[in-house]
Amino acid sequence: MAVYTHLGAEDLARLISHYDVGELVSAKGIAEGVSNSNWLVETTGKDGAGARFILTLYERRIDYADLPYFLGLLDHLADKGCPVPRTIHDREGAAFRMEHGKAAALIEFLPGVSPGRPTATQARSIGAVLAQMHLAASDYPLTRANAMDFAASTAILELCGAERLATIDPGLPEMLAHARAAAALDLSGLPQSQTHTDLFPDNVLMRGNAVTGLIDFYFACTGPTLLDLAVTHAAWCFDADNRYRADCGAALVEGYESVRPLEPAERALFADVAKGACLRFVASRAEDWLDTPDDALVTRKDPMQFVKRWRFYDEAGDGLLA
Ligand SMILES: Nc1ncnc2c1ncn2[C@@H]1O[C@H](COP(=O)(O)OP(=O)(O)O)[C@@H](O)[C@H]1O
Ligand SMILES: N[C@@H](CCOP(=O)(O)O)C(=O)O
Repeated sequence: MAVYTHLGAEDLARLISHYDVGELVSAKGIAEGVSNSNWLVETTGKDGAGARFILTLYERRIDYADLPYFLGLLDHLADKGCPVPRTIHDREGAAFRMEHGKAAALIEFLPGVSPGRPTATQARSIGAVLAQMHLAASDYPLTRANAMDFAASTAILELCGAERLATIDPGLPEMLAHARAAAALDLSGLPQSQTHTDLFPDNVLMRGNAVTGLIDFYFACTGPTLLDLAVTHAAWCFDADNRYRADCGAALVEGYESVRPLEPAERALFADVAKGACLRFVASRAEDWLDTPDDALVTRKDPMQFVKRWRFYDEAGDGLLA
């Protein structure tokens, strides 16, 4: 479930009246997603022909000071032809407003569905769009530090503590040492841009093999583009039993390189960065696992999925992109 805040019909109509999008016709809470409250909003549209939007109320893990970076990045990328939703600005030109004490933004609705079991052809498409996004974002004027970098993952795991991690799975505590090793990597010489860093299939909308939307930019940050490729690889190229899907992995990298070839230093560091990327999700999922009551409505994500994927990258080592 992902509607944490109740907004009544009057609240929604008043909120929408601040935008030049016609009158509110309907608003349905969206079940997918875990972090924010989202509604699919229909209005009469500026011209009366009807229009659809996503209304988001920011609930968790978002510093409102970062909203100009996230929402401005959407507009910058959309201007350059990337498939991302534009932010709808209110009549005063603001990208977000306060509602019930929380920040709210109206975002363009994009068509498409998230692939449940991505094919290699779809992985190729997302690789190409990711590289397109990295090139398009390179002159975005704002920056944001990665609040979930490898040092942060290590700090989260340390705060959980080996004893509590072991209550989730006996294989988890050893990940602490591996997280420290990832945090010691020097990525400063790698190409940088604005990066999504959470490009799981559920954050991508597709029609067939075409990418129609990259969404959920709320972990976006300035940093090595290789980390973004590694996160996407770890999220797209394994089956439900966490077995590596070599066809998807090859297609993803091929799609990426069809737009932006990797540098030798990026190839050399790929497996190490992918291991660090896995540990970032091990850390946030382990923290959520320990913090979420058993009877909570939110479905907890299994940190062990990414321990298994970490093991794959550890074994594959330098050979993966050779
Ligand atoms: N711009 C958009 N166009 C169409 N659907 C969207 C858009 N943004 C979000 N959604 C829908 O809302 C769901 C949750 O959005 P998301 O941003 O991933 O939420 P959360 O941050 O809570 O994970 C998505 O799975 C998708 O179905
Ligand atoms: N993709 C992350 C969780 C982040 O949640 P999101 O719904 O905001 O993408 C994971 O799988 O652990």
